[in-house]
Amino acid sequence: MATAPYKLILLRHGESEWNAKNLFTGWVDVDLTDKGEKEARRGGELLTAAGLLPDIVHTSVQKRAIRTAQIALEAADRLWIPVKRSWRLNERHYGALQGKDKAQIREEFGEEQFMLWRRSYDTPPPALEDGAEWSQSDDPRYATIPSELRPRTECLKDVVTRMLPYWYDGIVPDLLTGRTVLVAAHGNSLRALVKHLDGVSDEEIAGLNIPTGIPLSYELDADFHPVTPGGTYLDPEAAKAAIEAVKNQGKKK
Ligand SMILES: O=C(O)[C@@H](CO)OP(=O)(O)O
Repeated sequence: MATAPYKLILLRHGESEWNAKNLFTGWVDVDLTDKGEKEARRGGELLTAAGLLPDIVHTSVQKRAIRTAQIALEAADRLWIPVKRSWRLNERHYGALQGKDKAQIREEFGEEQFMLWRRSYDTPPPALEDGAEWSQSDDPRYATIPSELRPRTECLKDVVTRMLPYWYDGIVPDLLTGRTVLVAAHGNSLRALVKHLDGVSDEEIAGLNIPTGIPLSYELDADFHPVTPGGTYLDPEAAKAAIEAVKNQGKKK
């Protein structure tokens, strides 16, 4: 068997309306900005240029990831491939921070608490009550998830726990058939997946950020271990700059 039989591509959605406004987003279903649409198109062009054409796509159930996949696949002339979606690929539920301004929260609670909520592995923000303004408790797309499984807030550790069943039961079976799999999802659900794939420690994952719209390609060996740790961004220079921008969100401009 080849040493790297499996091809996986991770794609964070393009800039969203709330990325642009610097608001904590989580499960709030905001759309892409024009810039986000452009990033998604460029993502598809990068896939084409690299000859990395997905055979199947998995997305979250949030429109910024769904539309990013659609636009990227259109640019790569792959709109026809099968699509699977799962809430388990959703962005981290940001609890009571959803809808709040990142710079304001940083100012009000201080850098340490802000970063603890934003990037620590196991400290979730306060829970968001069902029925509150930015809650998804009445959203029909989650009606089939039992109440006790439905997040009201999540730390990254919680995202790893709810994402992994989908990795093993939804994505790995498609990789096993030899198909090139595209996963279009979110900053924190992809951090959870990268943590798992690369075996990143709980401490180190705090410093790992995923840029919007730039495909991250992984070749995986027979045990689903990355051949190149950290994978390969299809536009490494752009990725570097965009990673810095994500890191600095919440800082005053
Ligand atoms: O607000 C969010 O849902 C996420 C992603 O945009 O933000 P952060 O990078 O601060 O975790």
